[in-house]
This record gives sequence, structure tokens and C-alpha cells, in this order.
Amino acid sequence: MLDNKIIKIKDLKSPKGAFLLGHLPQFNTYNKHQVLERWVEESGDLFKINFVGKEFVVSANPDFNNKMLRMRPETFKRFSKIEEVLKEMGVDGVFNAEGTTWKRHRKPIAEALSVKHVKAFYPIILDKTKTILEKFKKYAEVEHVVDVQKEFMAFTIDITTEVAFGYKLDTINNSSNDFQKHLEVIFPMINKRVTAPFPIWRYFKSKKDMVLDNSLKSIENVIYDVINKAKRRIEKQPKLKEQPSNFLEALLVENGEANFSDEEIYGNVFTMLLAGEDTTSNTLSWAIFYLAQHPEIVNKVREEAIEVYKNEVLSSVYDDIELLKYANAVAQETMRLKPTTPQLYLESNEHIIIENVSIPKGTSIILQNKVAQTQENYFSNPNTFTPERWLLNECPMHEKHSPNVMRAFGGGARYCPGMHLAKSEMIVLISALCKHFNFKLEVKPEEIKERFEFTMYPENLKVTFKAVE
Ligand code: HEM
Repeated sequence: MLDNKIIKIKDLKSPKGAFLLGHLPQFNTYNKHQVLERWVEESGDLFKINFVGKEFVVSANPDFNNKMLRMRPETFKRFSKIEEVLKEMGVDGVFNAEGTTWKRHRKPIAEALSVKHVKAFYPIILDKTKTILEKFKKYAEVEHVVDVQKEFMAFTIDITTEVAFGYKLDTINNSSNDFQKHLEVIFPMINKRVTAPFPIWRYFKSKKDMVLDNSLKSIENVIYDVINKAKRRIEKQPKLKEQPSNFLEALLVENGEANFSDEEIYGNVFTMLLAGEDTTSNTLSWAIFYLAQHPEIVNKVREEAIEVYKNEVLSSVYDDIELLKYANAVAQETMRLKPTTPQLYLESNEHIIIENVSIPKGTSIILQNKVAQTQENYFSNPNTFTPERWLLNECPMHEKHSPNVMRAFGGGARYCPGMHLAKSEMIVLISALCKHFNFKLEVKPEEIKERFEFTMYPENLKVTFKAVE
């Protein structure tokens, strides 16, 4: 890529594929990201694959990926299939909007999720953290083997629904509520449809497609009802304009120039629910995966917690989060090794040459961002879980440290606007969990598998909690 010769896509290497079907049979699996990782080993950090003749470029080159991410929304967009599939489900929000529509959506969304607003939502995070700590305390008393992925999902669903639109669910204590059941249907179906070679559901609806339609309808009814109530509440209580108590109110208040239709408000509330749950709960689960294997790290998080919030159960002051630097480093290191979105899917809006590679208009590109985050070139001892590498004053002990290749929250103008909210949730919970518990893996680490269903989570993670005396 470094000499001046222009490289065309046809010149790129390609891993071994099947006759006619190309690479589809190998990619048709639950761990697509690991298939891509294997292909990177086989064909280098820029190569092409094809699914039944449809060509895709795959890039694991962080500079190349960074450039593409930064050229949005003008030169690159998300896979058009993502927009198609989500719109078809009635979701018309910032994640799938493109071009000027995206710009119109992004400003009020970013504003509604700004640090200022997250600070106002903080009591919700505290309340849910206390609730889950209580539950884990009871589990610890009877040495219950905990399916942490399920518990953290309940935690993030409760936070996200209350932050998104003031809906109090208490999934933590009541795991079988209907709203959550409907939400659980959505992600796997998005994944299935975005990666399907043919949109069969448009011609024939399977049982799963019908279940999806039913779930979408139920969620729609709930959200529209809440939108109407929020509008009336803001009219009656003008102080909410200054300090909205949830994302929906913040969005209605920040709506100004964007002038969202009710469908767009609905689309964005729904987007929050989808974008804010699995991503955060998966990262928390992966954090426990590592913490359970590193009691010395749990101790360090605990020492920091005692120093910052003394005898309190958890950090009750929002500004304390800044002081929980080691808990933050644990979250950061978890996202380096186990990013919940290991790859992003883009498409070029126009012909462009990047680093001598000619990319025609309409090219589909898979950005495999996880690879660089775990490569020796960018991080010393890349496969060891070392939160210290994220602490400024301790970092020099590692020769290589390249935070700029981290893409766990994406990059460029479309980076994740929920980052402050997610980090607040994760830091508060990781800190409080380590303050009160030790963890033991009940399954061998090698039996815990990465599983990809639009986001990547640990399958088979079972842990017991032991309360600290
Ligand atoms: C650990 C938790 C999270 C991770 C790892 C994560 C990761 C990501 C990534 C990789 C993207 C794509 C960025 C890009 O295209 O460059 C994204 C987009 C997005 N995320 Fe998050 N996210 C998390 C939590 C949240 C939360 C809590 C919310 C809100 C409640 C949220 C809302 C969004 C939205 C709205 C977008 C679309 C942004 C756009 O297209 O302009 N995310 N996130």
C-alpha cells in the first residue's frame, strides 16, 4: 500500500472460498468476527471476499479504517442494508439516518446524551446499581451460580428504558416482563436480516418474522403512549425544559431546529433502547470475565473505591466518577480485548482513493477494528489484561500503547453519542461490585466463547459472588 501504484479491488488478495457461494458458507456462523480475524491472518489487513458474487472489502488496517470513519457522512455511510432493514422495522433514527438527515438527527441526540444530561440521569444509574447489588448480595449468601450476562442485561434494560423515556421496569427483580421479552426478539432478527443474502421475509413470513412483527407493534404502542404523555408533562411543568428527567424529555426540549416528526422521535427512542443495552451489558460481562481471573485487580479497584467513597455503598456523587480512574481503566482494557462491536459495516457514496487503494462508489467495506486492538504493533503484551496501561502515570511500563487505534465506540463524527452514559454505568457498577464482592469463574475460561449477534458477548459465563467481610 505504500508505493504510489494505485491498487484496484480486483488486485486485492482473497482467502480461500467455495465455488459459486464464495465465502458465504464460512461466514454463515455465529462468530462472524472470528472468521474475519482468521482471514486477516490468511490474507493480511486488506483483502476482498464475496458472498455469492457480491464483493466486500475487509480492512483491519487502523489508519485506513480511521480515514473511512472520518469521511462520514459525505464519502461513506453505513451499509445501506442496515438502513433498509431498520426502516422496514419502523425505526427511523440517528443510527440508520444518512447525509443531511443524519446531521439533523445527530445534534439533538448528542445534546440529549451530553455529560450535562447524563449527570441529570445519574440518580437512575445509582438506583439500578443499588438494586443489582442487593440481588448479588442475596446470590452470594446462597452461593448461587450467576448467569452474569442475563443479570447485566436486566440492569442495562432497566437503566436504558428509564433514561430513554422514564419507563420503570425493574427487570432486575422481575426477569420475565413482556417489554424485555419483546426487545430480546429484535437484535438477533436485525443481525439475521442484515446478513441475509436474500430478503426472503418480504415474500414469505416465517414464525420468527411474525413474532418480530408482534414485538415491534407492542413496543411501538408503549413508546407512542409515553411520547404523548411526555409532551403533556413538559407543557405543564416548564422546569423540565431546564432539567429534563430523561432522554425523551431532553429530545423534545432540544428538538428546536431538527423539528422531528413523532415517527422520528419514536425512531430515536427505539434506537436508544437498541444501542444502549447489549453494548453496555456485554462489556460489563466481559469485565467480570477478566476480574474473576484477576483477584489482584479486584483488590486494586476495591482500594480505590474505599479511598473515593469511603463507607458508602457506591459512589453517590456524579463527579466522583472522574476519581475512579482504575475502575475506568478496567472498562477501557475490557473494551480493548473484547469490543462488543468488533466490526463496523460501511459503504462508499462516491469513488475515492485512500492510501493508494481505489474504492469505487457503492463498495461495501467491513472494518474489522478488533484486530489492531490486540496486536503487538500497537499494545505491548497485547493479550494480557492490564488495566494499568490506561493510567497515564503507569503507562511507560508498556513500550507500545496506541489508544488512537481503539474503536470500541467507533470514530469520526458518528462515534457513539451514548459513550458518557455507558461509561458512567460501567464505572459505577464495576467499582461497587469490586468493593463488595470477590468473583469466581464456575466455567473454565476456555469454555467461555465469544458469540456475535450484531454485538459480541460471552457465551456460557457463569460466576459465583462472595461478599467481602
Ligand atoms: C459500552 C457501551 C457501548 C458501546 C461499546 C457502543 C459502541 C458503539 C459503536 C461502535 C457505534 C458505531 C459508531 C460509528 O459508526 O462510528 C455506536 C453508535 C451509537 N451508539 Fe453506542 N455504544 C455503547 C453504548 C451506547 C449507549 C448507552 C447509547 C445510548 C443510550 C448508545 C447510542 C448510540 C447511538 C445513538 C449510535 C449511533 C450514532 C450515529 O450513527 O451517529 N450507545 N455505539
